Amino acid sequence: AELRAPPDKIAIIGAGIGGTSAAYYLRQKFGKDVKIDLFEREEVGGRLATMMVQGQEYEAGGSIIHPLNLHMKRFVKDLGLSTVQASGGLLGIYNGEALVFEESNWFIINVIKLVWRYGFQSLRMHMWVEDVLDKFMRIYRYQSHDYAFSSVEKLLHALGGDDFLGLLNRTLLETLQKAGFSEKFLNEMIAPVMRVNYGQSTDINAFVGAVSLSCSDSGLWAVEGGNKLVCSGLLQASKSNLISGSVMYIEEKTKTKHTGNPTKMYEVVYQIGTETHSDFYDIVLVATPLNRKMSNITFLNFDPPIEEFHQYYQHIVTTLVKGELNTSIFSSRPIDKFGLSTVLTTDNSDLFINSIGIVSSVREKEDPEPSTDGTYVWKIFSQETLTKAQILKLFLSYDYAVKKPWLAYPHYKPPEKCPSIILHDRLYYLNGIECAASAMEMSAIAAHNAALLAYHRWNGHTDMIDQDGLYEKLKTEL
Ligand SMILES: Cc1cc2nc3c(=O)[nH]c(=O)nc-3n(C[C@H](O)[C@H](O)[C@H](O)COP(=O)(O)OP(=O)(O)OC[C@H]3O[C@@H](n4cnc5c(N)ncnc54)[C@H](O)[C@@H]3O)c2cc1C
Ligand SMILES: CC(C)=CCC/C(C)=C/CC/C(C)=C/CSC[C@H](N)C(=O)O
Repeated sequence: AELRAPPDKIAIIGAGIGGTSAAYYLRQKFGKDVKIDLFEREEVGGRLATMMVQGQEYEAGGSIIHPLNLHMKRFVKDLGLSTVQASGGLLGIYNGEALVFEESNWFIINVIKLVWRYGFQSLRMHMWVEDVLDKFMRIYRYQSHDYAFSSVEKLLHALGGDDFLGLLNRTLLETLQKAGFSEKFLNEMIAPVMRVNYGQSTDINAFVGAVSLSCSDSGLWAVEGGNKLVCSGLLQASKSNLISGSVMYIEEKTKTKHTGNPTKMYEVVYQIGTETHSDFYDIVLVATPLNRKMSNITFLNFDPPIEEFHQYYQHIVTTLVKGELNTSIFSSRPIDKFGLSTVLTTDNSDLFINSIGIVSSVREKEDPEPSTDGTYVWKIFSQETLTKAQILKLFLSYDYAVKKPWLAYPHYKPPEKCPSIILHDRLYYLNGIECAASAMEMSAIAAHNAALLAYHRWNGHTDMIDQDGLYEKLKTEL
């Protein structure tokens, strides 16, 4: 197909994994001559951030990556980064009174314990998640053939039809209850996984529920040195220009270009310190959640006006504590026989934590060495900031506690209506995909999709957008 001259300038707002991978894919599609400006008001990496504690760095936000997250895998390979194993150690589940489940070192014992307590529900749950993941994996084939989607709903529909899209409209609880899972299994095995991963209950949508449950698979990994290295690597590889400023307004204006032609462009107004600047762009990608609290970007004078987004993001606090765990809260076993390195919790309003687990620093290749003094670095997720009294309840003694509050991921409340990807002619929004599920890979998928969509719409390739029957069409192609 014929190509129009590439755009002169593209702006991306937000240098998290979404914005930096968008820069990478836009460079691939539009070529070397396009100027790409990437705006970031805080740190490159966004929600992939680390916390420094006594000279060691720990993941504070997005930590674990699934072995089938192929974009993340590809970035790490292309950027020459190394990986570390992200899970290990034994897990227990606490209901506020006792441990209702405790993993053992022996695989066979775990199988027997699970079958004894829940029958074959664990296996059936894995099969359900695998079925969702199988369909989800189709996105990589579509994107490798350059196909793009104009809405999150159309993207999901192309992966698995009405049933797949339906996962957005039902709660995980309803879906698994209908599939015959017991109350006991849902409360003791499923709810704790939703609490640790999304700080929410089984009332989240069934798609994000499946994504969350996929974290129980083996082979989870992270980037050695910190997941945010992927963002700085992509920024560099894309040869984009980082502008450390906060975008305040975007407005469509007519501008006379160097060719002498009046052209519709987007003016991006941003602040660096107390100074206000502005620049004009042919295409703009917004790669940050659009709401007042998180990005505070105003769209001026658009006709029709750009809808206001009010998606509520879940408040979560990450606390890192180096100390000796008060294991007697969870178990009557002597401290040296406790053996668990992660405790998840059931939905119980008396509990002030969602989870607690030993963490390795971003440079440790293996699980932490057994401690000689009984102290480890523990990561705690809680709904609210922990008080000193609460920390003292959890630990016999501690050296330090550091906290980071987040507006972490959407508060899921199915049925979900995802925000538009195309906000205006050449103005695109990536983070609407989080309404289906928030994860690093989801932002990378949204970034690839938006780069392809921007490219095809720029060149008038409508046949590459929202194609029906892609699965059948591409089944036989390599
Ligand atoms: C505690 C926690 C744990 C998580 N764990 C995992 C996990 O284990 N695995 C996983 O896959 N995912 C995990 N996630 C989710 C994952 O981190 C996010 O889905 C992903 O990082 C989102 O990336 P993003 O680039 O879309 O958005 P962000 O990372 O939020 O990037 C947006 C960027 O835009 C910038 N910005 C905002 N407004 C403006 C403005 N006006 N001007 C300029 N810049 C602006 C922000 O500063 C930010 O850097 C976790 C998230 C949290 C918070
Ligand atoms: C997108 C697909 C198919 C899979 C992604 C699975 C995945 C890694 C989801 C992560 C979900 C998430 C928001 C986890 C947060 S907590 C993670 C961890 N337990 C921690 O200790 O930080």
